[in-house]
Amino acid sequence: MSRGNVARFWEWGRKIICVGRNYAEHARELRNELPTEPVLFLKPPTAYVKEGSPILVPHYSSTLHHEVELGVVVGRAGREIPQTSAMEHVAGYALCLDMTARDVQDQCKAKGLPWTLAKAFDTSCPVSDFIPKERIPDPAGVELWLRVNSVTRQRGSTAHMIFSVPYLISYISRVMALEEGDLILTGTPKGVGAVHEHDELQAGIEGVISVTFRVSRQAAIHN
Ligand SMILES: O=C([O-])CC(=O)C(=O)O
Ligand SMILES: [Mg+2]
Repeated sequence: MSRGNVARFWEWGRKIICVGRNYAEHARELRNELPTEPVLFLKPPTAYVKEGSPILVPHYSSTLHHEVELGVVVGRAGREIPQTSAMEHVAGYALCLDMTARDVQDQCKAKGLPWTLAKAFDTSCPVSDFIPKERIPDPAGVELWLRVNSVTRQRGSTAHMIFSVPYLISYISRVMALEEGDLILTGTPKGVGAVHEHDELQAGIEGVISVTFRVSRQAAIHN
């Protein structure tokens, strides 16, 4: 069955693979050690949210953090992909937010538990429209930014990633098969912080794309 054009990757129901601690200054601001190999976690495709729909603070969190990230959209499936041909598997990019229930993540870390509740809830992965590969000739040469209520919170160059996009594609594809329509979130630069109900969040890749999202609170669940 055809899933249509990969430019609507968020409708495909594929994996969202996230890389953590890929910028030294962000690892430091959360008092984490610098990784010697990529830190990976997953979000389900139900985490996707597009402009026009709100980002929801999960009912079990009081500290929802923004993390602006470059997303890489996989255009060709592969396993054990060498770094030298990794870019042939990229269809394009997207500006992504890795929304994180930081209070819940801190509890998970303290208990040695997985980050699923902190990272994988509905609306935890706001994404821009698809950006064709040609519009970003070098994924290590773009500037990411994020503003909350018009105040700049994050600004950082992808030149400061610890592990490059080709390295990440190669590394991940040795753990799990990459499929067309998968999305890789490549980690956030420094400046993460809290957002609250009614906040307006704007984020972009300088000169390429920008998105605007509003924050709402998920209704309490009583049953
Ligand atoms: O929650 C974290 O700090 C890890 C992460 O996603 C990132 O560095 O982008
Ligand atoms: Mg992140």
